[in-house]
Amino acid sequence: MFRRPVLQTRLLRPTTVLRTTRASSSTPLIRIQDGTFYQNYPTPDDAAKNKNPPLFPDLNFILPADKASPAKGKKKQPHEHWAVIGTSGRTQLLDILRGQYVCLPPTARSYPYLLTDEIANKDPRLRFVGNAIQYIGFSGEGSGAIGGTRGAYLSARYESHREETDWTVSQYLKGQTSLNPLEGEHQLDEQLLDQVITDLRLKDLLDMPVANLSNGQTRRARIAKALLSKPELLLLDDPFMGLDPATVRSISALLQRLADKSDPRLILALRPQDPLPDWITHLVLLGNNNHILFQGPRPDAQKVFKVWKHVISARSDPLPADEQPIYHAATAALDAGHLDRQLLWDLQLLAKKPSGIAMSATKGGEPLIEMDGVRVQYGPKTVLGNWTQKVNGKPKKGLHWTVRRGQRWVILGANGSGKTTLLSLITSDHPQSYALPIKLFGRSRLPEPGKPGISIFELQSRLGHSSPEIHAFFPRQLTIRQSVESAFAETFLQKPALNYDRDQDVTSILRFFKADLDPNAPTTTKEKPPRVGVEARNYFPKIAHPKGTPVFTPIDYEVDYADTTTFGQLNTAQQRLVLFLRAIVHKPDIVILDEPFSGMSASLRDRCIHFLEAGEHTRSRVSSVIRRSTAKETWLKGFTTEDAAIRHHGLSEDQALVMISHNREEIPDSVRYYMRLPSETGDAELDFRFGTIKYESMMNDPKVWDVVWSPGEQFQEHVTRSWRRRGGDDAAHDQDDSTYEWWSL
Ligand SMILES: Nc1ncnc2c1ncn2[C@@H]1O[C@H](COP(=O)(O)OP(=O)(O)OP(=O)(O)O)[C@@H](O)[C@H]1O
Repeated sequence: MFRRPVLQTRLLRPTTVLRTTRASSSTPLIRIQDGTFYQNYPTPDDAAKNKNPPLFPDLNFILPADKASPAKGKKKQPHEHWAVIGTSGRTQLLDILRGQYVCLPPTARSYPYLLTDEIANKDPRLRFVGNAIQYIGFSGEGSGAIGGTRGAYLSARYESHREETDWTVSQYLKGQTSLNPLEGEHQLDEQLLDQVITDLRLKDLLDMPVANLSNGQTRRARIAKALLSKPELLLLDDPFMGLDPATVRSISALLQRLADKSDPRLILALRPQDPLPDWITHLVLLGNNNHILFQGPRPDAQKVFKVWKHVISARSDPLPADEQPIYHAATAALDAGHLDRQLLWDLQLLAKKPSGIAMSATKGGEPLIEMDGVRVQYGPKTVLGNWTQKVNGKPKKGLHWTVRRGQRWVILGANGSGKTTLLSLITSDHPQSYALPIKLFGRSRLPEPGKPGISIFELQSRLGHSSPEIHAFFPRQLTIRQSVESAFAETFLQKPALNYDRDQDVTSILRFFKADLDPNAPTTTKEKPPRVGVEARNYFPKIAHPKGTPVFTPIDYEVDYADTTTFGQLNTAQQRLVLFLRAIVHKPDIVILDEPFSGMSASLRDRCIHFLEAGEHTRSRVSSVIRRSTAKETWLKGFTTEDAAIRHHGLSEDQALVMISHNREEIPDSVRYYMRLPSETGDAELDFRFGTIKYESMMNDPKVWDVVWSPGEQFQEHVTRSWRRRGGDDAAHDQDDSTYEWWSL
């Protein structure tokens, strides 16, 4: 919109024509000229049925091939490294770049460089777009995403038993993942294989079945596999999602090396709030409803951001002449709804003045989770609890830990440090959880003399759980409502045990998040609800109403979208939202959230954090988000519920929260306890630590975040050993204080 790339005026060549040409420095790898894209071939009644909308109408995009030597006397153009940034539509744009979706006119999209002699001589397979352009997406994964056969049920990942088809990482990388491989199917470049294994730190994992990899390890393996297929262009969708800070740094550095060599060329898709790697030179910025707000060089984007800030602040000082067109385009985009405050918030362009926080760690009530020397081993390998802790002043092996009602914990640690394994012991997805010294709600999993064990069904009703593993296994055919209601069922697909209150709890949640989940929200949220006509009013009871005539609106009026949209039709961020809601709707004693907000835009993430802390209350001081934003951020408010009708008030003092996150922004300020698992961060080794977060600090503060990820002496300098508080009125808390070696951050 603000700047379109200069277009080639030469005649376009359809991709199907297999005649080769000589490459010149101006031969683009991808050329899209005034193309409009559709999910299905458009029909005349699409518009009437509100189906199959055009995606990115009149799109223009050129990716230079760049590698060919420049024509004589011409200077070599610097490489272009693109990032596609947007709240939604990122994946669709990448799909369009790799030849998916119906393109009209069909000749508008072409790949001229793939038809050159250069490619024919290099590897004729690359003339097919599907081989030359590789896509790696990281949504809805788990290790299942990497193609190796994975167990048919959630806990299979934690078993040591191996099937014949449990391919190892090494087999996966070499492409030996079929029982009867065709001979000569793969010509492996051994040198490249070695290089990739070193770059992605996969050496120690080569013999491990892919199904056992942690999320971060899976990510590394998939990037490695894509590099081994030597594509011309690699599209990486959300490449940093779910990676620990050190791995983000190392993968970003690796990507920069690849980008510098242009081997392969790279295009990243990122969320607006993600840090933009330094080496990105060009941006495509996506607005609402599949509109491109900007595409071009990074410095130009900075200028556009500056003008957007000006527009939103409603300042009256005049802009320089060259910024006037950007100003007018921005106001037009705001009017059309392609740009809004929510996107500006996501891009972190709105000024935020967080009001300070002062919150002490809730002492907590009765213990809900107790671990007393937990170690998880697979053969000789210990994946959790391979340390010594001081308990009551004495060194003890394994994990010793108590979580009480009312406490909020975050578990931190590098990829593969055992965080998910730890949570799987609480949820009993891990087979070893029966044998280990673990108590939930004061009882063991197996019966003890005089005390019954806890059945899996009791456990499920008292736990709420959302994780990438559940995401990978969750049935796509359930409607949104059925998905949230499955919190009241024993398995995903069983009939939930509902009653009036539970039904209303689900309805309230669906109403609060309607704008985020209803595909037609932009129109339906503006419609007036149907009213009961005057002639029919006699059939209704006369109810005294403080403001005159009562309004009869069908109870489920706002939420019928949830009965017609399935989980599978939602995008990744919305799916994560549904799983998050499923984990809290039944107000369980323990809420377990494993990377619950990954893939979400900043505004959706903040809305979830607000809901977790303050429920439907829109002005609560309890909410970290209200403190971090201003009253103008209306999307936080959602559907305003009258105080008397509010059903969700946020986590209560009776509930405990245990969460995992790799992003400091995703950790609510109300989280006042942390655990750091021993981790290797590339250049340093971090040891086991846990404790409270001090009265005036919070994990979201970059300084505190740096400390928690710093090794030995550096860590020690900034933390204080928490000691027993004499004269305190809470014996239980004082007891934990002296039982464990806690370090306040
Ligand atoms: N059956 C198994 N045999 C051997 N090692 C295993 C097995 N299952 C898991 N592991 C290893 O246990 C470690 C812990 O995995 P876990 O998924 O708990 O890590 P994580 O901290 O959650 O990582 P991420 O942040 O990447 O999700 C990993 O190094 C993983 O490779």
